[in-house]
Formats: sequence, structure tokens, C-alpha cells
Amino acid sequence: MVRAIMNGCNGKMGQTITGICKDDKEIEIVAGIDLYDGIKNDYPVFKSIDACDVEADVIIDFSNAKAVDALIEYSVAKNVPVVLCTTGLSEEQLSEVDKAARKVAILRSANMSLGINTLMELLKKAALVFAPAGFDMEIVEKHHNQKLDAPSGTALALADSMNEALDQAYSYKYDRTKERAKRDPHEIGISAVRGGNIVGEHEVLFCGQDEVIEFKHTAYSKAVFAKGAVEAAKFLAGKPAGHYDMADVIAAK
Ligand SMILES: NC(=O)C1=CN([C@@H]2O[C@H](COP(=O)(O)OP(=O)(O)OC[C@H]3O[C@@H](n4cnc5c(N)ncnc54)[C@H](O)[C@@H]3O)[C@@H](O)[C@H]2O)C=CC1
Ligand SMILES: O=C(O)C1=N[C@H](C(=O)O)C[C@H](O)C1
Repeated sequence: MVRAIMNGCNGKMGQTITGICKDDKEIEIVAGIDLYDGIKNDYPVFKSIDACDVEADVIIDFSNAKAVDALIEYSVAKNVPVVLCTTGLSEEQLSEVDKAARKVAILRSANMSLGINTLMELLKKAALVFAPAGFDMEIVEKHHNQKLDAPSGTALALADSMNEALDQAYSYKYDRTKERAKRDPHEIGISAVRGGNIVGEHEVLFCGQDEVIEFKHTAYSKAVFAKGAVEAAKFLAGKPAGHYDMADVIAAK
């Protein structure tokens, strides 16, 4: 039985994962961390990770970028692996995550779904065909009106996978309102839409002369991310220090 701490346990993802773990005999949430205390859980909840004195094999994190510095310090100090799912981390935080991964196992993924992680691989191949042929690459993401960060972590990860295949030759364009200029062919445009309770949509467009190819992923419920995170936690518990991603979890199945 894998013992997990749920960081951000009283949020939308934390509660979805709490529900999934109740029906799973291989994993148990032994403690939760959240600033908000308005929900009654079957496990003890602490206001901060530093206050948590419950031993665990892994931490699952869906919280807030502001909570991540303390989380990483704790995981290194206690040698507890982390499935890091919070998005909107700063460059500085990402470099701290890199340093921490030398000492403890960290699986960071902006999207825990099988669909998006497969799409990332497909996009590497598509980019190698379409970009040299002069196709423009654009990403449009849509999310609910409660989301704090924009663009989504997933949109950035999709752009990164295409850019990796193209030897990092592309820059990202988030805003076209500040200049009057034609599109730079060496950019990937990334646009964010926020509204209602859209769970998560990502569209990647390759726009050429007289033809457009579109790849689209739609998440219809948060369970798709939660199930992936629970699988990732079971995979990561007991792993040596290092960087892991969802591709490792999918490959191990
Ligand atoms: N990697 C993935 O597949 C996914 C990532 N996410 C990301 O996960 C994060 C959380 O998403 P939701 O659950 O929808 O948000 P939410 O706002 O419903 O939940 C976040 C929870 O974290 C708590 N929190 C805030 N600051 C905290 C702190 N300092 N310490 C402990 N808890 C704190 C809040 O009180 C809240 O209960 C976001 O960054 C989101 O983008 C969301 C869905 C999928
Ligand atoms: O905040 C969300 O809801 C989501 N966030 C992740 C992101 O920023 O990519 C993943 C998913 O799309 C839902």
C-alpha cells in the first residue's frame, strides 16, 4: 500500500483524487495539506507542509505555485518523492525543481492525461514535417474561469515538445496587440480562452498555404488528470532521485 500526502487536498483536483483513492486498495491518502479547512476528510489535514508529521511514500501536489517552494524543500529534507502537477511555476522555481531532482524523485507534468502525453509525441513528428514546409504553428487553449495561470502549463508543454523537435529554433508569442507587424515565421503562437467550467481544451494548428491540420484534445472531466496522478504516485514511490515524467509511467504499464 502506497501512503500519499495530498497537497492542495481541499481543492477541485485534491477532492477528485481523494474520491479515487477511497476505491483503490493500492494507495491511501494518509494526510492532506490545505490553507482552506472547510471540508471534512477521512485523513488529517495540515495548514502547511512543514506542519505535517505523518510519514508517507509520496506526495501528490495540485495546489498553487506559491505553495511549491515549501513543498520542494520538504520533499528533499524528508526524502519523499513528489508528483508535481501545479502549473504556473516561475523560471526560478523550475530551476529549484531541477536542483531538487538530484536528491529526490520528482515527476513534474502539466497534464496527467494519456491523451495529451501521446499528443506530445505525435506533435514532434508533425512539427518535423510541417515546420520545414513553412506551416505556421498556433496553439489555442480553453479553460474554466477559476484558472489562475495563462497560458496553461499544457499549452507550454505542447509548444516545448514541438520546439524540442525543431532544435529550439522557435520563440513563443502570447500577445499580438502591442505591435503592427506580420507574423514572424519562427514563432509559435499561444492563445488562452477562459470561461465557464470548461475542463480543458487544447488545439494545435499547423497552418499552411490553402490547408490547415488541427490536433485537438478535450478533457471532459477532472478525473482524467486525477487517475493519471494516482498512477504516477504509485509509480514514483520508492524510485531513486531524478526527473520523471508521464511518459515513464505510460511506458511502465
Ligand atoms: N498537471 C495536471 O494534469 C493538472 C494540473 N492542474 C493544476 O493544479 C493546480 C490546482 O488546480 P485545482 O485543483 O483546479 O485548483 P483549486 O483552486 O481548486 O485547488 C487548489 C487548492 O490548493 C490550496 N492551496 C492554495 N495555496 C496553498 C498553500 N500554500 N498550501 C496548501 N494548499 C494551498 C487551495 O486552498 C485549494 O484548495 C493548478 O495549478 C492547476 O493548473 C489542474 C488540473 C490538472
Ligand atoms: O487548471 C486546470 O484546470 C488545468 N491545468 C493544467 C494546465 O495548466 O495545463 C492541466 C489541465 O488542462 C487543467
